[in-house]
Amino acid sequence: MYDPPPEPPSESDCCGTGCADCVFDVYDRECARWQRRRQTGEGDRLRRDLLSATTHRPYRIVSARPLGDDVHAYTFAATPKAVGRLPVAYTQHVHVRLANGLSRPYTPVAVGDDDCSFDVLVKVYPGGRFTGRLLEMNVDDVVEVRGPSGGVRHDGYDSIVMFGGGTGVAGFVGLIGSLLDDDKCEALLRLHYSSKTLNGVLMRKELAGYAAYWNCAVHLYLTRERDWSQCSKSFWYNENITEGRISQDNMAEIIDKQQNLRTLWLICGNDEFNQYIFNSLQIYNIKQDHIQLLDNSIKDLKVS
Ligand SMILES: Cc1cc2nc3c(=O)[nH]c(=O)nc-3n(C[C@H](O)[C@H](O)[C@H](O)COP(=O)(O)OP(=O)(O)OC[C@H]3O[C@@H](n4cnc5c(N)ncnc54)[C@H](O)[C@@H]3O)c2cc1C
Repeated sequence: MYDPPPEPPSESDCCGTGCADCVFDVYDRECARWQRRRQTGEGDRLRRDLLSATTHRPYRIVSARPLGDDVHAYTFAATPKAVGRLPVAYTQHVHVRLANGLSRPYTPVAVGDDDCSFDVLVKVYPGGRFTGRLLEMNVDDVVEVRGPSGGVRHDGYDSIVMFGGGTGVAGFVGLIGSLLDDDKCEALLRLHYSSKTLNGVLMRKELAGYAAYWNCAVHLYLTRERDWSQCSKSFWYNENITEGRISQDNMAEIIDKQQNLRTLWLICGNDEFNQYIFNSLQIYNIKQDHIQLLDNSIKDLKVS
């Protein structure tokens, strides 16, 4: 049985603001892929994807819990309950749309195969139009989701160095977990994670577990921590902690350690963080081909 052709988006699926990855471009791309699958016979498998790149599907809020520093963890599951798969690779994002039509991209940190659910970490901004409304919603309320989009290719590298700022770490948590689960992956994984405070470090336990692996290291940079007494306990967590932001000296040291390794440099934070890390990598002549922003917006960065 053939997998069905991509569903065409409706006019209202397009927000009309000229997105880099407009839903109509996604539709054209998915149609081309579907044609290719049919021609090569790959389409013979029945794929029950519970997400569509072009059409929004209903998802229920299964749980919502605060994590500190204005960040909340949400679990969404396909509704009505369905059997299928969520074709989301880590580092990809999904578009979540509310009843008022407002839509925003979020990066799943975990995907549950059994109940067809996924988790996202959402930072709530003061005056945030989407996050303010999401915060008012309750368990069992329904949103609409389409995707996945974006994502990075990381095969063929000896080492992956990741720079995450705030909730930007979300895309890296799932990626590191999936690479450590993969017996064939021997790449060195280095996460440099900038957070205001130690309490604001997201998924700290998961990251501590990852840092116990021979090929993974986690380095925290705390930009506004006042209570350093609790940091003394950090040895339980296999973390290195530095006070302040990622400095140029830090960057020089990080880059120096990667010499002779084929390294992929991944960045995910706010615009200022992304530009700062990107500039620093450029100073050391890292080729742009080996630098990727998780939201694929590298073309928007200023090249110095
Ligand atoms: C590919 C991609 C993946 C993303 N994944 C995640 C994720 O996993 N978790 C997550 O929390 N967010 C993620 N975001 C950001 C998210 O899509 C929204 O932009 C964010 O939740 C704010 O939406 P809002 O409507 O509440 O704020 P808006 O109403 O759009 O903005 C209100 C104010 O909030 C501040 N603000 C908004 N967004 C940011 C930002 N990113 N950095 C700094 N200040 C900001 C600004 O001051 C702004 O004026 C992602 C964005 C992209 C492009």
